[in-house]
Amino acid sequence: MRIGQGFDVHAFAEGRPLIIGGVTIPHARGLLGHSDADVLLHAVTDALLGAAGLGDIGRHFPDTDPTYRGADSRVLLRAAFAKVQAAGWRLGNLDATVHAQAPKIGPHASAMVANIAADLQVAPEVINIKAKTNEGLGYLGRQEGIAATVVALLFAVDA
Ligand SMILES: Nc1ccn([C@@H]2O[C@H](COP(=O)(O)O)[C@@H](O)[C@H]2O)c(=O)n1
Ligand SMILES: C[C@@]1(CO)OP(=O)(O)OP(=O)(O)OC[C@H]1O
Repeated sequence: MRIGQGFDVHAFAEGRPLIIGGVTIPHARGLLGHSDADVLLHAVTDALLGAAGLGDIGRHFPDTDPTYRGADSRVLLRAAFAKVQAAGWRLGNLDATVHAQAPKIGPHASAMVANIAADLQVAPEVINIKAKTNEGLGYLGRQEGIAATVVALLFAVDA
């Protein structure tokens, strides 16, 4: 059994869609990134890679590689999880927090869970998504960006 943690943050930018957990959320601004900037899926990917001892998202999908410009982070998540599975691991559970002063994440959480569960080939009950404002404090509170933190537990397939 191994645990992994993931963290990511992306800055808000004008003229970008806001995509979190594979869900496009109506909002005045989106997140800036080389890919679609799905902050939650990037943290999920890092938690899984970390638990498996496979490094991080930037090692597998460098932001200097034009291949990943505008990439769908669900595609990256599935590719990363395939490597985790190939290394002999299966997902026990995954728990995430989206740190966003705005917008509200709660109304979209079940759709995010469904996307992540589908990509990781698990039941929705295996995935939990929470959200917190930053109580107006700091760069998150000033709505300069959105962050996500994730923990994931993996079990060896042959254990
Ligand atoms: N972006 C967010 C932030 C929070 N929520 C929900 O509101 C609850 C209270 O959040 P506080 O930061 O004020 O403690 C939180 O537990 C979430 O259910 C949300 O949906 N979206
Ligand atoms: C996903 C990648 C690759 O397109 O780019 P970004 O969208 O900038 O995301 P980040 O979380 O900074 O790091 C991983 C990158 O390699």
